[in-house]
Amino acid sequence: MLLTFYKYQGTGNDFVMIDDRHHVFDDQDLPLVNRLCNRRFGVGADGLILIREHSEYDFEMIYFNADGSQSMCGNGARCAVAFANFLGIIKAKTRFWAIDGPHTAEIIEDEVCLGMSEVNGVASENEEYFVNTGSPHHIRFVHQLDHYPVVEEGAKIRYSTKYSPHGTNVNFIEKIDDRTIKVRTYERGVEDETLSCGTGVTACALVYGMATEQNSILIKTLGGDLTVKFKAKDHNKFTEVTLKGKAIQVYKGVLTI
Ligand SMILES: N[C@@H](CCC[C@H](N)C(=O)O)C(=O)O
Repeated sequence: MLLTFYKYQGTGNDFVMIDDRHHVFDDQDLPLVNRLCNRRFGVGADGLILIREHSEYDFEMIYFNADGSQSMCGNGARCAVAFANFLGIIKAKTRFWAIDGPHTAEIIEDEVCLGMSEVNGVASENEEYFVNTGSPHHIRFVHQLDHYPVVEEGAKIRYSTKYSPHGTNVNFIEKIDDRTIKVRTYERGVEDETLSCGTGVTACALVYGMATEQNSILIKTLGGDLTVKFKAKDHNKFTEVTLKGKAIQVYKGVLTI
C-alpha cells in the first residue's frame, strides 16, 4: 500500500507527519512506527504523528516516539498545528486534542505558539528537579554544557530505579543570563539526545523562571531557539504556559507500507 507522508521539523526535533483523517494508518502497528522512524531502514525521525478528526476539537494529534511509545510532544504539537494549517483544517488559531488533553495554538509567520497544559508542581532533590509538562522531565544544572556527556548521563537517570518502570526524559541546563538558558535533552522513546525537546525546554524554563523570578525565558537548543512564557501561581504552579518557535515542512514523500 502507498501512503503519502510529510516530514516536519521543529527546532531540529523531526517527525513523520501523516494526514490520517481516513484512518488508513494502523495505530496498533508499533513495529511499523519504529521502522518508519529508523534513520537507515525508514524515513528517519524522532517521532511519528497522525492527524485525525475529533468530535469537539479542530483535530487530534496522535504522537508516537520513534520506538512506538506514546507521550505528549511539544515540538511535535507545534509541527502538527503547522501541518493542520497546511491541510486547510485550521486557520491561524486552533483548539486541538492531544494525549494530555486540550491545547490551543496560534500560527505567527513560520512560528507556532502552543498553549501547554497547566503544571501543578515541581519536585526537587539534591538540586535536581522533576516536572511533568505532559511528558516527564528530570532537570540537572551543569557547567560547560557543550562538552557534557548528555547521552551517558541521560541514560543513567532515564533507566534509574527512581524512574522505573516508565522512565523519564532528562534535560541538562546551562545558565546564560537571567532570561536565557541553553538546554540539551536525552529523550525517552528515542533513547538518544535530540536536537530539541519542547516539553523538556518548557520544564527547564519553569524551573529556571522560578529561581530567577522571570516569566519569559529564551531557550537555546542545538536545533534553534524557543521561547517559553508563563504565569507562576503559589511559587511552583504554572498557568498560561506557552511554547513558541519555528515549525517547518521539510518535504513530502510516498511510503510503501
Ligand atoms: N520531543 C518531545 C517529547 C516527546 C515525548 C518524550 N520523548 C517522552 O516519551 O516523554 C517534545 O518536543 O516535547
